[in-house]
Amino acid sequence: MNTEIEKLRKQLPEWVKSSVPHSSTGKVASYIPELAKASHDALGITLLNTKGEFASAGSFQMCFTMQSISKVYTLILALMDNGEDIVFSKVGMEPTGDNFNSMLKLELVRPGIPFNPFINAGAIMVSSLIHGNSQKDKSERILQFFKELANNDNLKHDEDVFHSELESGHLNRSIAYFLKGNGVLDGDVEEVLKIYFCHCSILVNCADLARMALVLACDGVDPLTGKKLIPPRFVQIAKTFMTTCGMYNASGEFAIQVGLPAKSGVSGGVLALVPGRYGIGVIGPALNDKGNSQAGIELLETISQEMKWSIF
Ligand SMILES: NC(=O)CC[C@H](N)C(=O)O
Repeated sequence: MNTEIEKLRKQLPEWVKSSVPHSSTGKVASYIPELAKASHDALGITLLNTKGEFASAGSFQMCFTMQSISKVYTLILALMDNGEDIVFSKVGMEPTGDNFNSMLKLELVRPGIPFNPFINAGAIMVSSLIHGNSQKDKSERILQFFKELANNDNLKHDEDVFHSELESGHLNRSIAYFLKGNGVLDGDVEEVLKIYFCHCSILVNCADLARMALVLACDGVDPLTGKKLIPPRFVQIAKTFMTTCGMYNASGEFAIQVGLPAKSGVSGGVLALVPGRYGIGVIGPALNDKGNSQAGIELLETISQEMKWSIF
């Protein structure tokens, strides 16, 4: 009898092939100029199970920056550094229904704390909560944490993407100054922005994302090393946000069509997990109008429906 991983290995190339054409209606992000260089039609995926068995297909070896996917793990690090009470006095728990870089709701509600940690305003706030002696120290702590989660000592920042966003990130800069002006964000705004841009620029491939997702799928333990990397309560919080806000204002549709906790980024990466079973990393740089990978979402829909993986 074929095991599930054998079935996945057999079917994946076909599923990738049928999802690739969906890229044609998407657009590679260009508001961070360096990201515009990504290959429009690329699509790759890696799935990793708790025994350490991989199934990969397409452009799975491609490297890309984590962008918003990093927000899942900076939230966890901020929770580990500060505890729940402090973090959730600075950022809310509710989806917005707005674009990821929208400022709209910051002015509509008092005291103007960001609605959740996965919109840019919330993630910038979370960056300000990371402990460390200097911006460099804080960014280094984040990178070190990500290396442990990915079990990959070679993770590094993409300096070109970092500098590209540092120069072009006017909207994020305005969000951060708005939060500071409202007395919500503490600390030096430019330093906080550097921490934020820095973790967005961490380079990964699909296998790195799959390993990082597997730790969440296993409640904070890396099943392949037995290391306890995250307290289970913080994994629970992160997975809940992934389900309610992970795909921004397309999270409801994604929950219906795919039904797995997931987080996307503007580089076209998507991290997803099947609780207790799989970590998944996807890359497909062409984005839909909500900022999620067009072909990547299509591929996850196919896999989840074929494998009957929806958690709902
Ligand atoms: N959706 C995203 O991936 C956004 C992250 C990106 N660095 C930004 O702030 O705009």
